Amino acid sequence: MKTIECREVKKKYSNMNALEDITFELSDQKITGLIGRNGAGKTTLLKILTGFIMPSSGEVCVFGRNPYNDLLVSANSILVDDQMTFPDSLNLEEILNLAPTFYKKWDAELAKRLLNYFKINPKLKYSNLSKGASATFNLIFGLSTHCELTMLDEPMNGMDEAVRTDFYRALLKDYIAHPRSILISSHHLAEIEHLLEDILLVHQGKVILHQSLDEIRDYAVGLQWTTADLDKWTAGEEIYYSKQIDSERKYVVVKNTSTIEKACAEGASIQSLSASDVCMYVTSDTKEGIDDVFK
Ligand SMILES: Nc1ncnc2c1ncn2[C@@H]1O[C@H](COP(=O)(O)OP(=O)(O)OP(=O)(O)O)[C@@H](O)[C@H]1O
Repeated sequence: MKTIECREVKKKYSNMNALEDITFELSDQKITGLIGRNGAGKTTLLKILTGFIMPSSGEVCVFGRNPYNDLLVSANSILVDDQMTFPDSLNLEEILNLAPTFYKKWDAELAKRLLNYFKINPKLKYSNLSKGASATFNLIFGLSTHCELTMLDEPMNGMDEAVRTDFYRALLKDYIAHPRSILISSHHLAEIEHLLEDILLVHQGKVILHQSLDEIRDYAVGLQWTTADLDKWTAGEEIYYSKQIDSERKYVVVKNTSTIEKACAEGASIQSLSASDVCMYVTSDTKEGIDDVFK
């Protein structure tokens, strides 16, 4: 059974389309990066998968079921984000003690150790935590559920760099010990690249790439050559970024095709890109980036 199946999912908020066409499947236990620019639709998609909101149209199945208000999906999936709420009548320790009544794979030992490591006082109320501490608690809670589908929406927001680094390591170690499907949205792709096996790249409400990290890295390349040669070889190719270096030479980021391989064999100098760079260029709406503004 597939963990997630989305077919032509759309979500309309009054008169704007937050999701235009989301079609993808997730079946293996992997850590997948949900990547996209601001407003691409990542949070909307995660809320639909969690069953918090309904799509306007299309088909969504999580563990083979419609996730909207579904108890089985809720018990086996979790969304960690900055909108998590916990009852203020309980302190953190009491919240953690109650968790296994709902989450059958709850790892009480992990929750206790992480709380202790990050020096969060278990007697505090959730509403009294600082921004960074509440983000840390959210992630401790999310990891400790060991839910078969664990979704993290910008989970490191508000955490300082040292805590983020620790959490990346904790996430990886816990995933290796307890493999499951983890979908993580982040603006810091370069920072999480080492954790990911696959990337789901969303742009303007559509899935534009769903590939392994290596395939994403190979998807586009940077080329530097004389302007005349580059223009000749890249005519008809998909160019994501273009910059004139001097009067004779140019740099472009272009989709990696057999023509581009031939151009390299003819003398173009090639630069491989990180997955983070590829995602940035492929989702850019301007050819020269911020330089377009200052022309
Ligand atoms: N409740 C809502 N009502 C109206 N429009 C909304 C609502 N929630 C989201 N949107 C719009 O839907 C689009 C997608 O938003 P969403 O929050 O899903 O994007 P995102 O990729 O998570 O963005 P970011 O990276 O900035 O968090 C945006 O244009 C946003 O303004």
